[in-house]
Amino acid sequence: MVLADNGHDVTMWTRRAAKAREMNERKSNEQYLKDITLPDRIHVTTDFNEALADCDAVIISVPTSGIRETTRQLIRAEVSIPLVVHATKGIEPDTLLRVSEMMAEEGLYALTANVVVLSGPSHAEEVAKRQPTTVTVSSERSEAADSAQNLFMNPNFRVYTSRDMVGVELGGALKNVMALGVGLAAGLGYGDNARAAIMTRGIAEMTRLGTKVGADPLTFAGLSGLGDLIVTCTSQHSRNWRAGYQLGEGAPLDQVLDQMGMVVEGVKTTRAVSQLAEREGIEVPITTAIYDVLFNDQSPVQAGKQLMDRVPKHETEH
Ligand SMILES: NC(=O)C1=CN([C@@H]2O[C@H](COP(=O)(O)OP(=O)(O)OC[C@H]3O[C@@H](n4cnc5c(N)ncnc54)[C@H](OP(=O)(O)O)[C@@H]3O)[C@@H](O)[C@H]2O)C=CC1
Ligand SMILES: O=C(CO)COP(=O)(O)O
Repeated sequence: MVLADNGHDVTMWTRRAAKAREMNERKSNEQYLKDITLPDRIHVTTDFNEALADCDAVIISVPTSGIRETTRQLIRAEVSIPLVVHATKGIEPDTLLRVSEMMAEEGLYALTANVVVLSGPSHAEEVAKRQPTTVTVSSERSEAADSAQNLFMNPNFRVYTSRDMVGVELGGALKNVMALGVGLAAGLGYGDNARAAIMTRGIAEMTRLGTKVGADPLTFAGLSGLGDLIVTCTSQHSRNWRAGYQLGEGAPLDQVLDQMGMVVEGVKTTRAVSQLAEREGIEVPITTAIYDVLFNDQSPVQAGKQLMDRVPKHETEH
């Protein structure tokens, strides 16, 4: 919608014909974006090659679990693509790769080195209503980030560039884990103090792990770090927050994920972050507590106690 507002003709690709029909004929998408009228400049197709015909840029915003398959389709299409922007927030379990690294492993960089991440506090529900939103774009090629900035920037959507692609990608992924934690605390009936504690100790944890794998610590104080942490941990738009809330109320994980009907990236990312922290020898107590609730049948109350009972620490020690 941002790109259509900026005067671009947008072809969206979906794998579901019924969804394409709904969006083309009714100009709406009731499952994913209620009560929003899509601009006329958006056309939806199920034909991947049609979506790529004569395109100046490809925006990929499938969940992390769909990145490899989508990248492979892009490569198979054998068309020239000047710019690829992804808006996906996750880390792949087991490989522990960031999204652009997954794309690289699939061979995307042979098609173009202009691969950009777009991330920041940007709930789709508010972007679609053209409410003021700020995000960050980053790429290994600064010219590519500049192109993405020019493409997306408009009076409602302000885009900053960053040179730290590692930090921007990690911030978007790691904050989802913390949003699960804040939701869990809220579901237990805990208040503002617990939320502030998880957010603040959470950004410390995100920064500690992120800098160990090459991110600039300052990036975590920016839009793709603290900014996205705030929006995800304080908004009921957030699927991660809502999933955490329901778990805190006692609902089982399978039921929570089934009922959401949309991706809850933080669940798989919690597994990935635990593995990454173990590999790097970094303490991530909040992630560990959330992991125990998600995958080790730990009760949310016990997980909270596990955090509060840790040995005394100095606030800024590593
Ligand atoms: N929603 C938001 O406000 C924001 C989301 N993000 C990030 O964007 C990514 C996508 O999130 P979001 O759109 O909200 O997720 P949703 O679950 O709301 O929608 C996912 C979309 O991706 C499609 N999809 C999933 N897997 C595949 C696949 N393998 N191939 C093709 N299409 C696929 C789904 O299609 P189908 O319906 O056929 O399953 C659906 O259209 C996530 O990483 C999220 O963290 C980033 C910023 C903001
Ligand atoms: O990343 C988001 C907003 O910036 C969306 O967060 P959720 O996936 O938790 O809804």
